[in-house]
Amino acid sequence: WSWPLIKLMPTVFLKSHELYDKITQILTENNSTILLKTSWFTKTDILVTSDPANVQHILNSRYSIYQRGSEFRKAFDFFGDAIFLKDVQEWKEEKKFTHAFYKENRFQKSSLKIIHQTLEKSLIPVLDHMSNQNQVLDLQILFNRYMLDTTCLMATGFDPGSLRIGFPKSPLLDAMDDMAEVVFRRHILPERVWKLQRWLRIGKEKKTAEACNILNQTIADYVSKNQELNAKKQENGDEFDVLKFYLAEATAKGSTKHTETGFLAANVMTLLYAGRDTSAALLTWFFYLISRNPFAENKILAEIRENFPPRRHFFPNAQELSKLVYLHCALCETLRLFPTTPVIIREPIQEDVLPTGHKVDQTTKVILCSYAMGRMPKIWGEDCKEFKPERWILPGKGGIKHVGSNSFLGFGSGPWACPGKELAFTRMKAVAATILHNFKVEVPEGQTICPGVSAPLTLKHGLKATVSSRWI
Ligand code: HEM
Repeated sequence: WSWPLIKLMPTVFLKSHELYDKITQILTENNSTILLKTSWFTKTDILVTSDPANVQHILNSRYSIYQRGSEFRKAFDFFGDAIFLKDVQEWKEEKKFTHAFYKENRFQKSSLKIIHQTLEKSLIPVLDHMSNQNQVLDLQILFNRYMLDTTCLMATGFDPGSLRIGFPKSPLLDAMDDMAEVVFRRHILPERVWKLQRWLRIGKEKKTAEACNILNQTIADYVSKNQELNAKKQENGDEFDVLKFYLAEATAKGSTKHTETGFLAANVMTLLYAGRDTSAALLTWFFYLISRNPFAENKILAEIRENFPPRRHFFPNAQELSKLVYLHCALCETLRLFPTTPVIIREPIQEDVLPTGHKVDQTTKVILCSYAMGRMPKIWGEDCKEFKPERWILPGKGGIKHVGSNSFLGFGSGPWACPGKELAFTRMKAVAATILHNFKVEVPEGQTICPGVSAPLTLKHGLKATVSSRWI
């Protein structure tokens, strides 16, 4: 395919909401892989694929020659020393330190505690208020605020307090939103264009500098408060958060690098970025899909009723959550249809030939399209566009069917895959089950529903809904 820049840009900007569907259609018609020869201006060819064999090759067998790459690093340059920007060797070494907390029992316990506290203190009061006032709310805004507060608490021990009645102005929240949009634009605009915008301080690039300052200041403030508390060994000694974990590990290992504010801030910012929008957007798509599929919604409600007490109940524990199999499947199905990371981008550092026979080299940008992959009839069958949580249930046994990550890319695949997957499911299930058990959620017809221009696959116009308490 020869696709000059001049044709590519209008497609991206004017029809951004159709972009992923268009790519899916093209990939379906072209045996799952296309190579776009772009113009002299970008000097980059683009290979787009949704072929499981290519995914296995790129993200697993030969992952060390397919790196996130220099363009990715530049797009995320405000993340400084963050682990996900490192090249493979350094990433492998850093990962042992940076990702160790995910497997800690203390992290899982404290995450569940934070989920409960924030449900009780912020999410439920906001929904009660909306229910009493008969007000329409935007579920995407609600979840964005909830996920920001819980992720920040897990990472730093501090609550930015963005989810409160009246949705107060939150500089941290605005900064995160601006940044997500800039990251997306930097991925689709040629580097020269966005760098020129940054130099001229125009467009969205102008906002980045401000957003960056706010983020860095807020996080540096949390880091220093956390360090102070740690130094004083105050009574909250049994509390766990990621900053505390890093500081304790660094002291035990005698590593000064890992106590530096730059390192700590970069990794907190990574958690806020990776842990907030992805989960908030997925929950919003989930509520949209169940509102259009009452059969699935009723099955989810029946399952919740079977496992929760017949009264107001905000504290689903780990055991209760593990019994919500159909809900888990419905979330997987949402992620299949609306993967909040719709593409995964890699740059080969040497020449290579893919299983589909396509040749790539250092001038090729490789795009693994999770969105298209979730809608490929040859992977999911002819009903691939339908929302059917049942497809995730093991026939006969009733458990959750395992689908290999080379066919279902929602959380990535191979060594770079998402380390927050378990936490993501726990939090999304707790929030979805608590809301559905306590409130009737109605999503009015007639809203324009389409993906927005942002790095995670959000809903461009949000999702308006009304809630009414089930237990009056
Ligand atoms: C629905 C929720 C989520 C989805 C769909 C999701 C998806 C993904 C995907 C696809 C990747 C791999 C990107 C690549 O290969 O380039 C990734 C990486 C990552 N995710 Fe998640 N994620 C979610 C939630 C979370 C949460 C809750 C956290 C932590 C609080 C988290 C932390 C990370 C980190 C740190 C990475 C980078 C890992 C590395 O490169 O070392 N994610 N995520």
